[in-house]
Order: sequence, then C-alpha cells, then structure tokens
Amino acid sequence: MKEILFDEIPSLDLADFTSGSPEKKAAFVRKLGEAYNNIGFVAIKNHGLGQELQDKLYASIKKFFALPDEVKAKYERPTIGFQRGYTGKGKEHAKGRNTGDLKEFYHVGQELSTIPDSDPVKEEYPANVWPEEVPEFKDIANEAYRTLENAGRNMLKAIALYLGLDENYFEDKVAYGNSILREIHYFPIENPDSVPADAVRAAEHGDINLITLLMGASADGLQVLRKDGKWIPITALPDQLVVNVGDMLDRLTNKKLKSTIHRVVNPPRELMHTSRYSIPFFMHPRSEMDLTCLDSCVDEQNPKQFEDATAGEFLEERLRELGLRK
Ligand SMILES: O=C(O)CCC(=O)C(=O)O
Ligand SMILES: [Fe+2]
Repeated sequence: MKEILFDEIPSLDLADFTSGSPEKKAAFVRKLGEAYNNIGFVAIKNHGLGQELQDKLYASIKKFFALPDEVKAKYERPTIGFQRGYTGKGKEHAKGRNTGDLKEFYHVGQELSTIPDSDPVKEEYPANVWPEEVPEFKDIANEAYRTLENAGRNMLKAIALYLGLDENYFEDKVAYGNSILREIHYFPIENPDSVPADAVRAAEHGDINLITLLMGASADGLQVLRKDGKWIPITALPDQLVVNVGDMLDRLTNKKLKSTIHRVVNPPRELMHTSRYSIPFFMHPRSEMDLTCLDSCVDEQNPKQFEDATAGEFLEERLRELGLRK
C-alpha cells in the first residue's frame, strides 16, 4: 500500500457502497482502505442523518447545556463511570494527562426498551438518563442514535470487505452493541487566565471504539495528526459525516487500520468566551467481542503488537485512564 500524505481528509459517497454498481462498491472499499491506511479519517455523504434531525439535536442539547450547573449535576452518574447522562466541566482528561478538558458532555447509550428480553446485554447496560427540563431531548437523541448506528453498520461492512472478511463480519458483534452518542459542549470561558495554562478543549487522543461518526460541529477546532507530524484541520461539510478508526479496530487489525490522534484546539483568546458544540457517535461492539489481532493482519513483517483482550476489558481499562472510572 502506497504512503499518501493527504492535505485534507478524503470524501466518499456512502451511496456508492450501499446502492451503487459492483464497480462503485469496490471503488468505495478501495478508497476507504487507502484513507484508513494513511490518515485514519474520511468524510462521507448520503449517510442518512438528515439536516433537520441534526438541527433538532443541536437545539435540544443547547437547551440542556444552558441549564445551571447544579441542575445538570442531577444527571451525573459517577458509579457507572459516567457512561450515561451528564459529565461535568473538566472531569475527563485524555489518557496520559491530568489537566481536564474544557468540555462538559452528555452520554446516550442503547435504549433498553428496544433490546429483546432474551439478550443478556439488557441486564448489562445501564439505563439511559433523560433530563426532565428538556422533554424533547430523549426522542431526538434516540432517533439520531439509531440513524448513526445504521450508517456505522454500513461503514463496518465496507471495512470488513477491505480486510478480506465476510461483509457481515461485524454485524453480530455490533448488534445491540455498547455504542455511545456523546453530545459535547465546549463551554465559554470569560477569563482565559482562570483555567490551567495547558487546558484545551480536547487534548490529543485516539478514540476507544471501533469507529467514530461525527456530524458537523458548530465551530472549527478539530485537527488530525498526519504521519509526518503536521496537524490537519477537519471540517465536516453540512451534508457530511466524518468517520474515523478507533483504538479497538486498530487493535483488531494490528494497526493495518489506524486510529489517528486528533484534538480540539482552543479558539483565539478573544473568542474563548464562545461555545462550541459537537456530537460524536462512538460505535462500540458488544463487550464480549474478541479484539485479538486478526490472523490475516499478523505476519513476519508485522508482528503482533497487542495483548489479547475483549472489548469490555479494553473499555474498562481506558475509562480508568480517562479519570471516569475509579
Ligand atoms: O469535538 C469534536 O469535534 C471531536 C471530539 C472528539 O474527538 C471526542 O470526543 O472524542
Ligand atoms: Fe475523539
């Protein structure tokens, strides 16, 4: 595979994969593999998440984050590692850091009522937490969750084909998977001197999950670290979702597909008093998924780089490293 230094992340049309000719489908898979080998990020259109739903989603989270901190704190669930409901300002820090990120966020997981009683994950997952002050929040978040989960399943089919696996390799692993919709508010800071000098909106990190799907944010700031060390700005156009590889897929493929480091930088000092909102969907498998490197990704040139682990074990370890789990 040739090395490419992209100046921007490649754009693809998911419709080429889902309803295109066999040639278009194959070209989608090839371009996706090329992008994930080199920069770890693509932007896709025709993903199914309409503008109207995105607008409603942003409106509902703006309403929630505008509530007083004491009210939002009612929705914090530290005993479940903040995996549902609200996480307050500065509580999460990137792996390997102590300074908290300049953000607050809200986690939405699988809606338990949609899971069949016979499936053990129904007992495993915590129930969602819904803010009574914003009654529309629940239905809008659930709809976005389902739509993004579907788009993610299609992306994983393309990834499976690229890896030479059966197209449906990931299907049973992500059915009622432990995915999380994270609604983020990078809050306004009136006095930039009041926060630690090294505090940033989101310090550089790789995502934990298989893939992340990210709709357009309300402001600039997201950057991805290219192989040559240069930070490349990322903006999703209004009709695009940015989709990147997370650490679980990086492990499974023994780094054939790369989880690329990214960050959200602070705005210039005079704009620190402005908010930024963004909403990533972290696509996780079920916790029992085996993340042992695929045999096809290990050979003499590429010796196995990871200890065997399940998705659940890996997630627990990372939540402790992020300060979310004691
Ligand atoms: O806010 C963004 O644009 C990206 C956030 C992010 O990378 C994350 O929450 O993992
Ligand atoms: Fe991220």
